[in-house]
Amino acid sequence: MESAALSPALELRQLVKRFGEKVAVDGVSLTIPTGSCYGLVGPNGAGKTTTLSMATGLLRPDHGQALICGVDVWAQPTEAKQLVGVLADGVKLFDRLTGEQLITYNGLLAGLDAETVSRRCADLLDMLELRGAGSTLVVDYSAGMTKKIALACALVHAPRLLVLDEPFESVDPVSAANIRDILQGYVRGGGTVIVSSHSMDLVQRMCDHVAVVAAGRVLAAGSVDEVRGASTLEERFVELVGGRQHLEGPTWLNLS
Ligand SMILES: Nc1ncnc2c1ncn2[C@@H]1O[C@H](COP(=O)(O)OP(=O)(O)OP(=O)(O)O)[C@@H](O)[C@H]1O
Repeated sequence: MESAALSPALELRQLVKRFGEKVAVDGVSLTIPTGSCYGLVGPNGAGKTTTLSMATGLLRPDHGQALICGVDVWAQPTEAKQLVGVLADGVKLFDRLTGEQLITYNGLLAGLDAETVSRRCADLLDMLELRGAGSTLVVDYSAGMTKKIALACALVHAPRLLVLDEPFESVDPVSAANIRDILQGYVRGGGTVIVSSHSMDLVQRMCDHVAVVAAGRVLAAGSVDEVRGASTLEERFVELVGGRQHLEGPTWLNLS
């Protein structure tokens, strides 16, 4: 194991993942410095979810290595999982539990004692404005509430690194701003966030670093200012990823 104090919060070394003929991730290497808020952007199908799944122990890479604070995710999965909180995209929660039960389950699973879990559960429900929904089954939550309870579960063991795949999808603007504040507070307190998003505006405002991926490869990575140069992040993204086409659509959709 490398020294945790000197290691980046997350280091991806030449990750590769194939699904049959399809190369979803094609040699991704990234260094996420401790204390950064790191955005991961790319078009649909770029390989963001696959990369983050390999980085967090959800999907075994065909090649390469992922290290969380110097701990190899695939060689020492138990140690690595103590260090990371994950909000995965599309992974089913145990939604026959109430919000409170789900956070408690995750806290106990992470090895916290019952009293600590109970205290943190109350804090998280307050912080994410879910206090009134603590005893409601998660299956009855809205999409945005489900994202928020998943974030609470990712935070309960106070991880060093938070990996968030599309955390703002379906979340209303006020809740999104509140989540952003919570994440910024977490980073100020020494935590590290890596977040995938399709909102360039959000990444530009919230993140200090960004990587642009397409077709399973890193096209650009560094501080947001380095990557965007004199353009906005959105302009730079479009430039890197291949530009927009001006499609008018089929004639049958022209109703005039
Ligand atoms: N389990 C799987 N089986 C087969 N192909 C897969 C699987 N998971 C992902 N892929 C393929 O790998 C590629 C990368 O998918 P991935 O979900 O990582 O992209 P993404 O950047 O997260 O996309 P989006 O922004 O649309 O969520 C896509 O072409 C996808 O179809």
